[in-house]
Amino acid sequence: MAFTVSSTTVAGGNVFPSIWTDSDDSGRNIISRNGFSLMNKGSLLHLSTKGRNRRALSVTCSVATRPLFSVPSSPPPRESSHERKLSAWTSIRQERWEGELLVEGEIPLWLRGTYLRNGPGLWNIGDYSFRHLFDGYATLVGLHFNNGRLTAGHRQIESEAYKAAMKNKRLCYREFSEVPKPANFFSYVGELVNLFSGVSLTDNANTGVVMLGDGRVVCLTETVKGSIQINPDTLETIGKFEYSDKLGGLIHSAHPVVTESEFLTLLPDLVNPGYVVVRMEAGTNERKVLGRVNCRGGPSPGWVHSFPVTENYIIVPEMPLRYCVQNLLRAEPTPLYKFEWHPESKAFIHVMCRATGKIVTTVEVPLYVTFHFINAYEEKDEDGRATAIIADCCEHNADTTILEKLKLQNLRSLSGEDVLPDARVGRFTIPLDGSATGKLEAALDPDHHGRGLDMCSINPAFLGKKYRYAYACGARRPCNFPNTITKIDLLKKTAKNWHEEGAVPSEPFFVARPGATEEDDGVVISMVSAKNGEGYALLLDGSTFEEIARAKFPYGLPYGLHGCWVPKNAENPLLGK
Ligand SMILES: CC(=O)/C=C/C=C(C)/C=C/C1=C(C)CCCC1(C)C
Ligand SMILES: CC(/C=C/C=O)=C\C=C\C=O
Ligand SMILES: [Fe+2]
Repeated sequence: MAFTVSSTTVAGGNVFPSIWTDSDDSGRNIISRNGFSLMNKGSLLHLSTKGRNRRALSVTCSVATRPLFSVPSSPPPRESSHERKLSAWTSIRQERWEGELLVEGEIPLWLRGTYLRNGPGLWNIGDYSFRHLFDGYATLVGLHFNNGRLTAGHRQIESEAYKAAMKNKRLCYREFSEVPKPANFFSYVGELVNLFSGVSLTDNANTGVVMLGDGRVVCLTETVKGSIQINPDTLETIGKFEYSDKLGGLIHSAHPVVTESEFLTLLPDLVNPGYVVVRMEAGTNERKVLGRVNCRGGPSPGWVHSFPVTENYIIVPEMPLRYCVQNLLRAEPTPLYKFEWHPESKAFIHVMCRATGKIVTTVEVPLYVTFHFINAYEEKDEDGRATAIIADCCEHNADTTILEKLKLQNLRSLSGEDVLPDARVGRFTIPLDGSATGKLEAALDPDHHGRGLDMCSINPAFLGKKYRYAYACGARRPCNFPNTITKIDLLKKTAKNWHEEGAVPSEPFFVARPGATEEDDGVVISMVSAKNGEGYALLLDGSTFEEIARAKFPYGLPYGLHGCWVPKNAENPLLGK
C-alpha cells in the first residue's frame, strides 16, 4: 500500500488548485484528480492510499502557484473517461507545480539527469482563446531521474510576451498566428515599424530547449529575441539569452544544431532572399558568420524550421513553402499563416562546407514540406571521399495542409475521422558530382508507421553520421494527430510501434545508456496525454521498444514539442544556479 501527500502553498485568501486524490469505480487507483480548495495563507496536505501493487511512498508537493484561469471552488463533477477532454489541447491549469511521481515499472539506475520538454501550454488569455497550436505560451516540463526515482515539475517560461499578457490581460506581441489588434490606422503604421524593428515580435520561447556545450540551457522559438535561458533544476526563467554579436536578424531556425563545441543555426534573409549560416562557439554568446546561401527560387526564402548537418557539411533546405512578407503584416491569419506555397519557385537543397563556408552544390529536388529533418550523412567511395549526401526528414508529401490541421479547433475535434495527412521518411539523395538534381523518396513503406510521421529524434552520438534508427510519432488510423511512437529501422525498412487507444504521446526522445556500443541501447522518453484526461511520463526500452516504466502526473499536461537531456554531471558555473 502506498500514500500520496499533496500540498499546496497559497498566499492570501485566493482560490488555488490543489491535488485531489481518488480512485475510480473499478477500484483502479487514480493517482490524482484535480480539486480546488479555498484556503487562507498556509498549506494543505492531502493523504491517500494507493493501489495494491504499488510499494513506494510517494510524496507530491506542489509549490506556490497561480491559477491561469478561474477555477471552481468544489471538485469538478465526475465524468466518464469518454467525456473527458485530452489534456494535450487544454491549457495548463496553474503556473507551476513540482513533486515526486509514483513509478510503475523500473527506471534504469543509469538514467541520471533531467529530461526537459518545452511546448506551447497556455492557449488563452482570460476568455480570449488562441487558434493555433504554435501560439500558446511556453510551458516547460522537467523530469528529474535519480536512483530509479522520478521527480517532476512544470513552469511557465517568463517571456516578456507572457508577462505582458498576464499583466494587461490581452495579447501584446505577435505570436505564430495571433496579432495584437491595432486600435487605429496610425497605430497600424506604428505596427509596421514595430514589425520590421522586431519590437512587436514575440519572445515566447515555446518550441524547443537545448543544452549548450557549456551547460547553459536555452529555450527557443523562431524569433531570435525568443531565446531564453532557464535553470534546468528549478525550471526558473533566468533571463533573455543575449547574442553579443551585431548580426541582428529577427528570425532563425527553431532547431539549431547543438554539440559540445558549437551551436549552428540559419538566419533567413527576407530582404535579399537567402540564408546566413552562423556558428556560436560553446562558452560564448557570439555568433559568427560561416557563410551565406542565396535562394534559387521564390520571392523569399523557404521556411527553415530545422536543417541537418553531416560531419563536413551543413545542409540548407529551400522549401517552396516560403515566408511571405505580406502575410507577416496581416492582422488575420491566412490559411498558411506567415507563409505561402510557391510550387513554381521549385525546391532546392544547398550544401555548404563546414570548414570554408563555401557552397559545394545546390540541387533541385522534388517539391517537399517538412518541419523536421531527422539526420544526414555522407556516402563515401572506397577512398573515403564523399560522393553524395543522404538527408532524411519527416516529409508531408509536399502537402501544406498539415499546418491547418494543427489548429486547436481541429485537434480538439473528436469526430473520429481519419484527417491526418499522410507523411513519410523523406530521404533526399544529393549527389556531390555537380549533378543539377537530387532525389527524394520514401526511406521505407510509410504503412509501417501508419502514414503519419513527425516529432523525431535519434541517438545524438549519430548526429551527422550513418545511422540506423529514428524514433518519431506515427499514426494508428483513423486519427487527427500522430498517436503512436514508432521506432524506425532504416536498414531493415521496418518499424515497431507503441500505441495506447485514445492517447497522444509527445516526441519520443532517445537517451543513450552511458557506455553503450549499440545505437539503440538506451531509453526513449515520451509524455503521454491519456484518453481519460490524465497524463504520464513513459519510458520505453530503446532496443526492444517495450514499456519499462510509466509515472502519472497529478494532472494531464498540455502537448509539448521538443525536449533535451541534461545529464546529472552537467555542473557548470555558467548554468546560473
Ligand atoms: C512552435 C513552433 O513550432 C513555431 C513557432 C513559430 C513562431 C512563433 C513563429 C513566429 C513568427 C513571427 C511571430 C513573425 C515572423 C515570422 C515567424 C518566424 C513565423
Ligand atoms: C506537431 C507537428 C506535426 C505533426 C504532424 O503530424 C509539428 C510540430 C512542429 C514544430 O515543432
Ligand atoms: Fe520543431
